[in-house]
Amino acid sequence: MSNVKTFEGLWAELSEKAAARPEGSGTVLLLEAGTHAIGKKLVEEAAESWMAAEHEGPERAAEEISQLLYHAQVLMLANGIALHDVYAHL
Ligand SMILES: N=c1c2ncn([C@@H]3O[C@H](COP(=O)(O)OP(=O)(O)OP(=O)(O)O)[C@@H](O)[C@H]3O)c2ncn1[C@@H]1O[C@H](COP(=O)(O)O)[C@@H](O)[C@H]1O
Repeated sequence: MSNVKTFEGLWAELSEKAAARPEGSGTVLLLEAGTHAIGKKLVEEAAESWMAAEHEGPERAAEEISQLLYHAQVLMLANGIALHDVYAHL
């Protein structure tokens, strides 16, 4: 299961994309769209996570939650928030 992505692994990958800005990266496009656009996606994925958990079962909920976590990380990157800034509040 070495190719299973983790929260920290995704963070490292997205940090690299944010720095290198490769063409064809959806993350780069989202960062360029800015905090307002990222925030709307975050809220959308939160709602979809809730609906999936309530009506569609744990597998669909897990899929939506992965997208929620992805968008939370992009919002952090767009605003200069590091993992340790968040972990300090856990
Ligand atoms: N984990 C994710 C991830 N989760 C969600 N998303 C984005 O969030 C969207 C999900 O939104 P929706 O549920 O609304 O689905 P959709 O209707 O198809 O999307 P939209 O039409 O709203 O864009 C997906 O289409 C992706 O654009 C993600 N995009 C990228 N990643 C990972 O991030 C890394 C970097 O990706 P790139 O920046 O694209 O190279 C890679 O490891 C990817 O696997």
